[in-house]
Amino acid sequence: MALTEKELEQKHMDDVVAKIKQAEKRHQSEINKVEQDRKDIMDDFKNNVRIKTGSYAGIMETGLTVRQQQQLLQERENSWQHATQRLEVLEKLEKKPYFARIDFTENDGKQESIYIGLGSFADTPDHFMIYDWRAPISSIYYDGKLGEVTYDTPDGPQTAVLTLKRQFMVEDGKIITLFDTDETVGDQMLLEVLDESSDIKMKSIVTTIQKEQNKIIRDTKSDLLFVQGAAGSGKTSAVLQRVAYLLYRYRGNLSSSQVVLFSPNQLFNDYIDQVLPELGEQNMVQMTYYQYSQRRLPKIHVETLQERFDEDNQPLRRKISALKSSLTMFNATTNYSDYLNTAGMRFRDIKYNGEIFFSKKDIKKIYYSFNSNYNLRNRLSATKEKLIKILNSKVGELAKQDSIQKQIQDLSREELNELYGDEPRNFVNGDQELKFLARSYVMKQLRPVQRAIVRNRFLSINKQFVHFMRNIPELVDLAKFDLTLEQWNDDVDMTISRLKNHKLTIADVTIYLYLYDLITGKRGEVDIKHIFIDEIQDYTAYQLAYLKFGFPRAKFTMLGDLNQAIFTKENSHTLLDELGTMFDKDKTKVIQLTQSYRSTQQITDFTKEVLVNGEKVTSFARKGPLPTITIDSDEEKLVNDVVMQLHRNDAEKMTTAIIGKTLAECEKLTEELKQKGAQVTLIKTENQRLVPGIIVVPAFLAKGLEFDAVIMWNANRNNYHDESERQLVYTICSRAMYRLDIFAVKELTPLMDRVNPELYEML
Ligand SMILES: Nc1ncnc2c1ncn2[C@@H]1O[C@H](COP(=O)(O)OP(=O)(O)OP(=O)(O)O)[C@@H](O)[C@H]1O
Repeated sequence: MALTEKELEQKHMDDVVAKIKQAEKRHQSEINKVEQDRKDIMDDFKNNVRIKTGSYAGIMETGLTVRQQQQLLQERENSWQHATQRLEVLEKLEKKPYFARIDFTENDGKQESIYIGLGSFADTPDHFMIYDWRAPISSIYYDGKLGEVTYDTPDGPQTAVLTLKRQFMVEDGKIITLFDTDETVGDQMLLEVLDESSDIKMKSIVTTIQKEQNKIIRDTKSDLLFVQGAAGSGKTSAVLQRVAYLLYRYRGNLSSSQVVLFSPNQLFNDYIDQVLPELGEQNMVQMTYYQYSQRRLPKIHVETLQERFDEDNQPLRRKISALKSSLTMFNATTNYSDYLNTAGMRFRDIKYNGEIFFSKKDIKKIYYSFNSNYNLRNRLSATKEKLIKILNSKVGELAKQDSIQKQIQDLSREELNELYGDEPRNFVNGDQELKFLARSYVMKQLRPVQRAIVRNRFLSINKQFVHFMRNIPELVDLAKFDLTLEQWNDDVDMTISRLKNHKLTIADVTIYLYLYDLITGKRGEVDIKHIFIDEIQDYTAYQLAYLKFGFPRAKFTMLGDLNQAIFTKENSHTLLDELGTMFDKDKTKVIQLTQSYRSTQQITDFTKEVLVNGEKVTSFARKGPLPTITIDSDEEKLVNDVVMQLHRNDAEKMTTAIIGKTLAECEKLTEELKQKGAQVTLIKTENQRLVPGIIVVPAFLAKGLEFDAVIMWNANRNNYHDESERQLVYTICSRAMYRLDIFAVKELTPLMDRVNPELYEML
């Protein structure tokens, strides 16, 4: 009897798996061999090399042998790493060799059939049994319907005629199902994947990347790739795939340490950190903007997410923030630094033993003695050079003093040895030796002065920052930001008192850092080639301009949802315009993702009605229960209802997050729930880890995360009444994949007034 299509495919898969197993064996024996080699080199070294330090030649000889041995070990280490990485990929392929097959005819009429998997595999050097999903040809699978298709290769675009697209669901080397499809990655496969319940770790989407997402993943031309995507449209997923793609495409020229992802919080970092390893790649550098700025200023406390969230709710603070966050402010900082080239620098005395060694007046004189075509960087280094020169001549003078010579004669042998340092002790005569010792002695005494010069301690960045802030009314038209001079000055006073306590707000800290970089002539991190910024709507134009300055050679990928601007709110819509002025238009690409994959149709339809004039969102045809709204007259009753809902979710084995507005509210609720016997974990700070089970989390920490079921805690008028909170409500509701239950005491938030009552169930 003829074999079915599935049986034929299984036979092929068995064949591939057998070959993979053989390759694994080869790699394993190579690893064993390298490990043995390594051991032999170490043993050989222990047995045969004697450390000779008696003579100069002996030291040299020992040094050379050690170096040789290190080189040998390094070579082994490299091949060990290479073989182990490859083995890891093979082990993954053995379980799931591929997930798709495409048949196509190329221009020359040649018929081809290829299989696509997580990594490539060839049984002989030019016979690929599996193609990596990132190979140029694999693009067809994600992009095209049957018929004529085009794909990019390093040699330019190629065309082909696609005749078959087949998908496999595979478990442990066995094909569970297979479907042939004409869709761009068939809905059926996508539905199956989306129906899986959520996890505390994000998964890769390699088998079901959608056409629009594929554009994001494979873009190599843009300097700025801006992705506006609805909640749950796969921005984060696509971008992680993109990192894997770039690492593959530029293998050898791009390493994971040259890729930096700025993410909204630490919790989110934790959530996504398995995706790249799952794809066989190393994680890129991940940090939050807060960590980035805090790392530069360890002695200053930068305001936390919670503090920022609370503060931004006051109207005047919001206006001040709008100014401080603008490109206008960024340009004002740059202009101010130009002005510093001619006047206005603030300096500090360099002191020694409590006395002024270099006065700020003298330093200033030196600083401005260089001609006008010096920039701040040259001016500073020339000043330092000059100060060191003066210091050296002072050392010379002091060394001649009798008192110093006397002090030297009183030194112990050890102290003298220290003064000789590594210098060979072949002095022409005793006089010269004494001169040498005296110089070393004075130099050692004055080392703090030298250090102060080298470390720019004579700059006064705090005073400079305040000076700049005080001068803002001359540099910027305050009226454009609806601010009076008095309001601005009050804010500067507050900044000063914060600084006295070693504190800065997140808006101030970027200005502070930029100013510091301009003054010290810092060039930025030129090694970094790609910067990814997730949740871009929470960044300010100032911060983005600063990141561009800080990573001058990097290409930027920015992802966000202007509907979810929690911190920057209405300003987020001007962000795109401002970005337009920062990047070359020809090298900017904007991609919009409108399809939401995370949530059921019922949840997406409900949440998008919360928005007014929002960005476009379309729901994905996955069915689930209607969102519910429960309103109780008092909090006690409401907590009881939540507990009941938790039981129901638990019975359906769903992960649940209870999302409240503020941390204080979440703390209170956690206590109440625990008293009623519910087992919940409160997520208080971004540095905590996600845990399985029910969590209670304040909204500003829930960014980017998703859960099977979301309980929105106390969505009442009191908590959410301001228009500016609309986006926050949207973010909370859009975390839900399958169930959304909203609870409120007394009166529901008016922000939900416009939602069509047919889209939810009132309990
Ligand atoms: N092509 C895809 N195939 C399978 N699942 C997908 C695909 N795209 C997105 N998803 C799923 O949809 C969910 C949302 O994706 P993701 O978190 O990347 O969206 P997002 O746009 O970053 O969302 P948000 O802005 O709301 O944080 C995830 O569970 C992800 O696995």
